[in-house]
Amino acid sequence: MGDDASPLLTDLSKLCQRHKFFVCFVTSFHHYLNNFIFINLIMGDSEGVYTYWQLEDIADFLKQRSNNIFPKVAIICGSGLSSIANVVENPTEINYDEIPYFPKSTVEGQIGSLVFGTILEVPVIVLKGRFHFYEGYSLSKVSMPSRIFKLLGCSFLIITNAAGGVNKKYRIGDIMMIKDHINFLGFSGNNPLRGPNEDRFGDRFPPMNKCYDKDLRKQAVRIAKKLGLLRKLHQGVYVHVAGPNYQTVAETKMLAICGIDAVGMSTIAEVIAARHSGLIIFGFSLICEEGILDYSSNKKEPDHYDVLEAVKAMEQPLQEFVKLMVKYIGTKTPCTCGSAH
Ligand SMILES: O=P(O)(O)O[C@H]1O[C@H](CO)[C@@H](O)[C@H]1O
Ligand code: HPA
Repeated sequence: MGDDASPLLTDLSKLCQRHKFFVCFVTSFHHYLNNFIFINLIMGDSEGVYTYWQLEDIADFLKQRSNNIFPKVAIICGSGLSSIANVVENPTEINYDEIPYFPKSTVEGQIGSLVFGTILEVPVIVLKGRFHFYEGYSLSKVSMPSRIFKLLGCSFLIITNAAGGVNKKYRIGDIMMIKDHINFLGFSGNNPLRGPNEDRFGDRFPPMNKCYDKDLRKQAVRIAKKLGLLRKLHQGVYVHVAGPNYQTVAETKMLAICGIDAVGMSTIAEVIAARHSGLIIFGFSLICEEGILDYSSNKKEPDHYDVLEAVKAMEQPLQEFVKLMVKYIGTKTPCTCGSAH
């Protein structure tokens, strides 16, 4: 500092040099405090809303760790469905707890890691475990992976879940392609897009009438035929209930009256954020229980371990099914998709 600096500044400078560690600590703490106040009070983190720069940080971290895989297709594995990732070639696996700002997977059957690699030469990212509203996460957190997929350059999303059957015709082990959904949480004001719109992802009022791509569903029928799965394949409407409890008999009856075919506690928030970002979606539910629609039913009560067992029994055919779907998607460009119902 020059001679003309004020005595006060000179003293301060000396003090700083003498107490470098203390200064570092105060600066870091100040930085932390600023971020904390910024995120919590201004960006509303009391509701768990991610800022755009946090999402960019996550995406940048993943780009550095992706082993030069630039994924075209993202896959979200539902409960027990993580074995889908076994078909990924040259996998690079990253645990969620290594990734900045990533929540933890707390549910049995959700591994809590993601994999970069290829499936039949198509570059993919596969999430072995998702985040649920009932775990206490905001819908911004639940749907965060969809925005990360967009930032990583993905154009397609294959989203999967374990679900309860509502449609009386559905049996355990059936596959329901999601044709449409009913966002029950949205009716009560819970929507992943609630809050200031992030224009860098999409419009304030995104349409949702073409959520699940028609062409991909048509191709799935062809693939199911080839794999001998046609008898098990359905197309239907999925509903997201908050959970974590399974439905009462009256609730299942009401869902049936509403035209719902399968019920789960996930998927829709991720789909809404993905559509907001322009991703093209193929979704399916693996039916893990048959809906209990009358009080005298002697069907077994729903249980998460039975859910995981039902999924396990279908592990191998589902891997083949997803593999061939990815192969088909590999031949497509986003503009040849996005078709109507
Ligand atoms: O939807 P995924 O994550 O597949 O899991 C389903 O299975 C769990 C209940 O058994 C719930 O988490 C429900 O949503
Ligand atoms: O019956 C169910 N209800 C809600 N979520 C589920 N996930 C698997 N089965 C169910």
